[in-house]
Amino acid sequence: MSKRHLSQQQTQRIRQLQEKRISKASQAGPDDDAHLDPPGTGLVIARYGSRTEVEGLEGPHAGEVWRCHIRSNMEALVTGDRVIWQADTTSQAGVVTALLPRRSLLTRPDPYQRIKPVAANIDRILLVIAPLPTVSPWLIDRYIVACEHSDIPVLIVLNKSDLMQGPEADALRERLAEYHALGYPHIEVSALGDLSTLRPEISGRTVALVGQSGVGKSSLVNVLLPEAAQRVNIISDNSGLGQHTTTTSRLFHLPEGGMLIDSPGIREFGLWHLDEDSIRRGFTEMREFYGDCRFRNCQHQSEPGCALRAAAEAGKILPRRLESMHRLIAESKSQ
Ligand SMILES: Nc1nc2c(ncn2[C@@H]2O[C@H](COP(=O)(O)OP(=O)(O)OP(=O)(O)O)[C@@H](O)[C@H]2O)c(=O)[nH]1
Ligand SMILES: [Zn+2]
Repeated sequence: MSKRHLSQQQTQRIRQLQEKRISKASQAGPDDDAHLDPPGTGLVIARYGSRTEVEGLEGPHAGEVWRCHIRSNMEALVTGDRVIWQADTTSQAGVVTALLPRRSLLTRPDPYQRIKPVAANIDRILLVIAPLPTVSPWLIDRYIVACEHSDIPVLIVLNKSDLMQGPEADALRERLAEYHALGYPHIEVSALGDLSTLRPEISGRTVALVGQSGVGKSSLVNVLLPEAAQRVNIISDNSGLGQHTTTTSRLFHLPEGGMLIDSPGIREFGLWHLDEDSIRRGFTEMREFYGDCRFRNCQHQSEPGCALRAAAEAGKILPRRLESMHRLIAESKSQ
């Protein structure tokens, strides 16, 4: 046999092998992974640097949590993402191969003003407030603007209802009625008592709790999520990282249904930086007046012909919401 003939045979053999691999890969997913189980959908329940914890949503691994690698060409994953993944039963690690479309995305600017994704597919933000510590209306507005910016509906959860007595409680209820009229509903609960009004608001949804320190977020989580539900059984814990080593956000299943995405960072999300334009758009009841000011660049302060001030004087918008907007814009410029 000539050398040339041999090499032709080899070439043919190699091509056959390649074709076999390609057809196998198109059936079973990515190549060179003979021990990978077939692809299925999964839910990202936590992120640690380049590693991800994925819970299987179907097939033989449904309900199991696997540490996974992410294919290098993929965009950043965050808690709450739905993905396509495969379990590698040999190495006891999985691999994420695709990101499914997101319903919502919570983002925050990093110190260089680059937008960083934080959590995905949150359906509702629970803004926790309480009679104590007292909450200023402009702080509520700030959280609401952040919710509008993320395009995620907000439910105001007034915790510590057992402390709702006296004239201050009446004033707070009046405030909440104003928000109700603006399209921001609220419920009253007590983490020390009964959460029966809260549970149905979470059931069937993915929620995140936000609000200032001391209003009772941890207390609410501890009632909603008994200790057993806070533990995660990771199938493939070969990373040496342990289970609760990080401040990254984590997704929990509530025993009554529904999911909670929680992290110290997300709890403070109303304090993240927002630009002037997002703040204006976040006061949704004012949108219809913005185009009507005499001056295109009206700052809605003391300019003649300001449609917003006219609307406030006519009782069409709340003067204190307009003040709040000015305050948030001034603050965002000084940051
Ligand atoms: N009276 C009353 N006290 C409550 C209630 N819920 C929480 N508290 C108390 O409020 C205090 C603060 O509660 P936390 O759950 O730590 O508040 P948090 O919002 O998690 O605070 P940070 O961890 O600082 O963000 C604790 O002393 C709780 O016992 C409630 O419904 N009624
Ligand atoms: Zn104006």
